[in-house]
Amino acid sequence: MESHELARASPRGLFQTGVMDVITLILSLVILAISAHLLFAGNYPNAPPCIKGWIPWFGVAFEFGKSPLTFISQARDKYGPVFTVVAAGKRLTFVTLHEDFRTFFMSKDVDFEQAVQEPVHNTASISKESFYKFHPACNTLIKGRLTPGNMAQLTDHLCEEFNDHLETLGDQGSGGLNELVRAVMYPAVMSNLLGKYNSPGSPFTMEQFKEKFAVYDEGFEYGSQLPDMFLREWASSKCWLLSLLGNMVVKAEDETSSESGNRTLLQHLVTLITDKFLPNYGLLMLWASLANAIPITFWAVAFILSNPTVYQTAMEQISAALKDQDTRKTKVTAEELQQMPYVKWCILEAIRLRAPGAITRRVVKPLRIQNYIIPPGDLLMVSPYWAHRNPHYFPEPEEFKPERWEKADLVKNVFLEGFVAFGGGRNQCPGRWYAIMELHMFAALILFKYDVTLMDPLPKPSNLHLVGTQQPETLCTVQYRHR
Ligand code: HEM
Repeated sequence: MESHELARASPRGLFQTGVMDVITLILSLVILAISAHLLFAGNYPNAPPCIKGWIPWFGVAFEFGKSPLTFISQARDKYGPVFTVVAAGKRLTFVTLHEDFRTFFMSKDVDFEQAVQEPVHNTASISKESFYKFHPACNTLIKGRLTPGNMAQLTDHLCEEFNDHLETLGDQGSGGLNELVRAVMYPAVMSNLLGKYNSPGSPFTMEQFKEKFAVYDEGFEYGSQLPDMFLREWASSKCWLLSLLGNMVVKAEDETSSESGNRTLLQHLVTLITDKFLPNYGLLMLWASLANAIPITFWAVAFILSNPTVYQTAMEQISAALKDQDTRKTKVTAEELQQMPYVKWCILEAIRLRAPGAITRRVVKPLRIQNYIIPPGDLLMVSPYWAHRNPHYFPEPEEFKPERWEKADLVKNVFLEGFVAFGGGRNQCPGRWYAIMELHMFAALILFKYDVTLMDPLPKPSNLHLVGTQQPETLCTVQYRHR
């Protein structure tokens, strides 16, 4: 546990052997890029204020990388609502006003695939051709499988999985809450979405899987920017996961004859992707389904436990809905989840407070925002984390206030105005209904089955990462006893 927490707190540890190589590469790229930099955006006099530091190409990469979330907020205060940050050869143009989010999500002059293709290549080794060929159909498939109406098909199996893995905690014990969440959710979600028989079977393999996936997830942001040769431990975890997914694909191919409604997402992908990168898409899917959901589950449970009034209200609803059920094999159905709206508000409030640091699109044609023209090639950025701290939409934004969700029409699947944790437009997170359902179920189950107590103060969120949701900065121990 502690080693994982420390690795989070010190991502530079990932570079270990490659520091000199990185410096040499950077210096060569700096020289090569100076002329390109001079031309870069030169034809757009109405471009937004640009923070580019004094080193061409490299820009303010160090200051930005040290604490991207703090940098964004300070830059907004100093330069106004639209500004460009030059970092390691990239121009990141941030839009911070809600009135401009529609343009970000809906404009035909920005593109999701062009923004993520290179990171996808670095993190999942999928070729450019394959990505442009299969990504749209992949997105449509996942969206179609994970609609709110299809959730009931997944809840029974997920509930069984959660029960089984929660029972492995034993009658009582203590440990890091983050590690506990991972131990239960990694295997349960993997089995639920990608297939039971495809999950690593033996406890040894599952331990290895957890270890490899944690390294892969922790290094994902650096891995998305740098070639594998600079991140050796991370790259070897990626290879291990790809070979695991390769085996899972073989099994999924054998089982695709099962009825369409019962097929896992992996079995659906098998019928869609016809090139050699099929396991690589499986890895991307696995990462997308775990990377944001796991830390937010941690935060949701930690927020509930750290606030006695919230805990009491949540427990009253959970006890009323599950009544005198067996705490060893508790069955939570979609209907029972509906009887616990307050717990769902807690989940949405945790997602609001720990929303992804940034989401991105590539500008493909000159784009007007406020009085500026954003040049093609820029990466357009929105920070859901900061958007959710706008007091106009979320009064007392830093407070954990589940009641604010009472105003949202959740029966019609409408979120609160200003809530952008799942992005928007054509590429809005296709796993959002699944994410809300799994977090809701996990919180209800763990609190019903176990008496859990926080032994440490609620940690601060780490501000080291821009991609995805925030990790806890310090260890957060819990004690638990089976009810
Ligand atoms: C609380 C948990 C989650 C959060 C906060 C979250 C957030 C996001 C965001 C912000 C995006 C990018 C949207 C955009 O750029 O407009 C995204 C994409 C995606 N998410 Fe999620 N997500 C979560 C859970 C999940 C889960 C559980 C799954 C799978 C079951 C999933 C699958 C995906 C996929 C496949 C994409 C890529 C979509 C594409 O390629 O077009 N996510 N997510």
